[in-house]
Amino acid sequence: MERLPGGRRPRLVSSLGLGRGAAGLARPRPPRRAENCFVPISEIIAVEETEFNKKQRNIGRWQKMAKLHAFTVYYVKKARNHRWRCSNVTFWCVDEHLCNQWIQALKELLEMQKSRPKQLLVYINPYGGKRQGKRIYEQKVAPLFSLASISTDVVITEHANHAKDNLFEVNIYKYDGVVCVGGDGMFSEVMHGLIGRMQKDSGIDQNNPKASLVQCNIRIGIIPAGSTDCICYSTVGISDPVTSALHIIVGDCQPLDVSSVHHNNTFLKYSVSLLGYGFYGDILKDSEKKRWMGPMRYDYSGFKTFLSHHYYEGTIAYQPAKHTHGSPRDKESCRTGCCICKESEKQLAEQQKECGLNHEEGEEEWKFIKGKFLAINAVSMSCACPRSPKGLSPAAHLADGSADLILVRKCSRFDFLRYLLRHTNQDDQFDFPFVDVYRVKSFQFTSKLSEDNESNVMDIGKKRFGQFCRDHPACCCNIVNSTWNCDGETLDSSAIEVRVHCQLMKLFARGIEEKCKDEAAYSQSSIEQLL
Ligand SMILES: Nc1ncnc2c1ncn2[C@@H]1O[C@H](COP(=O)(O)OP(=O)(O)OP(=O)(O)O)[C@@H](O)[C@H]1O
Ligand SMILES: CCCCCCCCCCCCC/C=C/[C@@H](O)[C@H](CO)NC(=O)CCCCC
Ligand SMILES: [Ca+2]
Repeated sequence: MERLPGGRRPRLVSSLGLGRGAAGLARPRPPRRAENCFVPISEIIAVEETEFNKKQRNIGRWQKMAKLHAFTVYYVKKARNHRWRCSNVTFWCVDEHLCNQWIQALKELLEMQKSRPKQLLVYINPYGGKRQGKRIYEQKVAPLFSLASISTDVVITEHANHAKDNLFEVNIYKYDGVVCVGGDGMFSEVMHGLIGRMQKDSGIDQNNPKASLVQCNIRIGIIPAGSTDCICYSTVGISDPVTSALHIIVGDCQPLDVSSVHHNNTFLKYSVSLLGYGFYGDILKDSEKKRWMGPMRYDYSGFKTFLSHHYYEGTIAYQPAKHTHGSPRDKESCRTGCCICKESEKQLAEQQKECGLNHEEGEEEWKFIKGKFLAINAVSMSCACPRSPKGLSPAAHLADGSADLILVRKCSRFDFLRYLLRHTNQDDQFDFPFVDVYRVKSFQFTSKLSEDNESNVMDIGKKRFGQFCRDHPACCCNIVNSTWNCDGETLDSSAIEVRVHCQLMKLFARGIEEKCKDEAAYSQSSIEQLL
């Protein structure tokens, strides 16, 4: 616990006759049982001198004795399910000097929190999700940033790629972070802008699939206002704008793996959540035509895609992630302070010390799988979201330098439904004979169609006319390719080369906190006292 004026411990404040309550609402209270609540300085949002309005207040005997002085401490209150709220406590006393000393001391302690942002660049997508981005920012987030004395430059985007292009033009180095208000697509734009800008400024060619990319130390904050908000949910544990704003204010930092996607030595995209071919690619392609439906479009297209039951043939080559101890079948999930991610961080630091920036990935063992797949999903994180609270791969790690490659082979509609349903309950979604999962550091995919057509390109036009296999009209095998869903955006190429870059970027988050710790320790509503 930090020491405060006169070497006093913070809890002594209450013996000065300090009262508690929302600013302006303090009431005399009957003596209470001794109550304590520990709030680390790192979770104090702001400290402000409080004006006493005697007319509004009835603070009993204190009022008669002397003029009162007060200050209010705003702090993070942890509620259920990883939700954070801004709470406050007002302290008053008769000694003006002592009161000022407290304010001064607390402000100095806050100044010492060096990881907190002071200046942020904010991009708002007014059309993401339910089109509430601007309102959410103005009503829920901006007042908190202002309370925490964070200054902001706000850009309301006018078209797709506005934020990304802007990040190549502005002086990003004057900001402590970039905030995106929107969904996964908006986050993806900001991430591409920041990572792309870092590579450009460092002379790294993004088209080289083997290049060692420069880490981006400017953190990104996500204020969720999209349709899936999977990146926010998987890194914070909830999709809630106030919670995310508070993680930004306290200066949390969560490193994140980023996968680069290439085709024929051409850079296509980065991905942090899902790279999905087949089922999720087809959902996305169909849902793009239904954007006007808002988040509901995914349910509509999901149902349609499920009924169509298309499978696709192709070959996957992958390099197993041997550097990490974890496995996709682990029962333990990645949580705040995860040891597996810390181990990868250490390895990364050693690698950078040894090889510097010129390090290129070595050729290691490749494994090959050929088959007919309903879905090929590669996830760099769990992909937990409100639709699936444990995600596509519950044991995937945020920052271990690997992705989980999930192969769902051709099976009956009924079995596929059983597989999908397991994303919504506690049963193991990998415990099916038609599902395989591997932890990988890189992989490549080539569809059978492109393999065949490489020998005879002229066939493409002919084959595209038939949607289904002409030999077996009822079999659901597809002679056209699916598309890749890359964090909610379609890729132009079906043949891709993917590589995971360990901890390439950082978020204003801390990963998902263990439930037992925060819920037991912080949500005792009767223990409301600070200091
Ligand atoms: N002003 C704008 N007009 C049109 N499109 C925009 C604008 N600003 C951003 N975009 C684009 O909108 C796309 C979708 O936005 P966003 O991710 O915020 O919402 P969403 O698709 O509903 O949510 P999710 O990605 O979580 O499913 C992004 O890819 C982004 O490039
Ligand atoms: C019969 C009931 C079955 C229920 C099954 C539920 C399974 C849900 C799993 C959801 C996985 C989401 C993965 C995240 C992908 C995001 O990068 C992407 C961009 O926001 N969203 C989608 O592609 C949107 C994907 C939408 C999928 C519905
Ligand atoms: Ca990972």
